[in-house]
Amino acid sequence: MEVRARAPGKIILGGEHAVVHGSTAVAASIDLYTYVSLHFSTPSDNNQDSLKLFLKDTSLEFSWPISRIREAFPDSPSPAPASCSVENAKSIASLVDQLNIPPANAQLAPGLSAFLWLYSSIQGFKPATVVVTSELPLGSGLGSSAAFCVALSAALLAFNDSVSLDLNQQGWHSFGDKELDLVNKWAFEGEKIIHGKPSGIDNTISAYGNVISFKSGNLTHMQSTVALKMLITNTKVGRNTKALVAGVSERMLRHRDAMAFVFSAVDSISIELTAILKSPTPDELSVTEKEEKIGELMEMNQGLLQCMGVSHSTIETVLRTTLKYKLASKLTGAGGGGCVLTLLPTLLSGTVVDKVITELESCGFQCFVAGIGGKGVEINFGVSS
Ligand SMILES: Nc1ncnc2c1ncn2[C@@H]1O[C@H](COP(=O)(O)OP(=O)(O)O)[C@@H](O)[C@H]1O
Ligand SMILES: C[C@@](O)(CCOP(=O)(O)O)CC(=O)O
Ligand SMILES: [Mg+2]
Repeated sequence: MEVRARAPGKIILGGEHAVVHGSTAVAASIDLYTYVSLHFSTPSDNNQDSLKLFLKDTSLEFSWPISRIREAFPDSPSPAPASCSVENAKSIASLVDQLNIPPANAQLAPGLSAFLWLYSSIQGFKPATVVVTSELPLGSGLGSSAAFCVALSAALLAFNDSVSLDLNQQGWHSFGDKELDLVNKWAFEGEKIIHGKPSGIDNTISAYGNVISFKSGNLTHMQSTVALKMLITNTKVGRNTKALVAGVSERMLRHRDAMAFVFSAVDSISIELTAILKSPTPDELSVTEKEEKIGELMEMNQGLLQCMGVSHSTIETVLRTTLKYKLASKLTGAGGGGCVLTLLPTLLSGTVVDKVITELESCGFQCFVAGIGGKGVEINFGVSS
């Protein structure tokens, strides 16, 4: 029995961090995916007594005896999405500690904890092999943590009794609404382990895809009337979402009133972005007018992210470079390094795009243009594709 699941990464057009504190945010899926394949052991397999995890991108392999997992989570599996208790977190920590993760890969530990929680909660104690690969750079603001949790939850739920799926369907296909909701809820529990206090926007956009407006756990799907083209620049400066989110909360506690105004300004920006993306073209605004407004709102949002303390010298270098070409940019995701978005207007010449990319890459950054607003999580029961 084998299933593959793939879940996309995301960009945030407006509202990161503020969304954790109740502001509106606007996100879109991108066509870079995390893939999870799950193979339950059969009597003919060698692996009868362990749970194995292969992280292909880092060439790391981890294994836990099923008996240890049974000992650690005596109440598994759980009938409904459940948060990891303090008691369970201790059990997970001891299972992860015994792995001797190479120091250079220490940042994988929260991902491994989320894996153990989701696996044991959804599937209990079945021996299996799970293989993970990702097209997303990890810890760069493109939502790799959420894509990992969504793809993993989808693969784990595919064979669950509570989920009805046609196992004979060929190729990649989507879940029904009820199943998608379940995948999203479980993935949120995984994100909590990795992020500490996630808003839920990353797992939601990875599960549902498309473009969404999100506020306090509620999403509004958007039929965007603008085909946005974004240059994504990876500064390659590693950072950790959990620490950055905690830093903003601490600043909020130090300057409550000022930060409330900052979050409220971000809320207004996201509401305006939503209205522009949804408004019919060309009746109300031309594409060029829309792009100008979106660019301006992105710049305003970036200023507010600086107020929150999540910019970085490399992000500022990207902003300065793209501004020379009159292009608007903002960080995406948690900031502190990671990726920056630059809006590429429809009428911008290819020569200018090439020049910007050359200049950014000469600073040591990596640039690419991703497809925006595609499908969310999908599964495939075919063994290879
Ligand atoms: N493919 C993966 N395999 C294992 N862990 C992953 C994977 N993708 C993400 N993670 C976990 O998520 C962490 C990155 O999450 P985060 O700091 O939120 O950044 P982002 O979500 O922007 O990539 C990684 O350090 C790791 O713990
Ligand atoms: C900063 C935040 O708004 C987005 C974090 O995204 P990422 O993990 O950096 O891709 C946190 C959240 O909404 O949970
Ligand atoms: Mg993340």
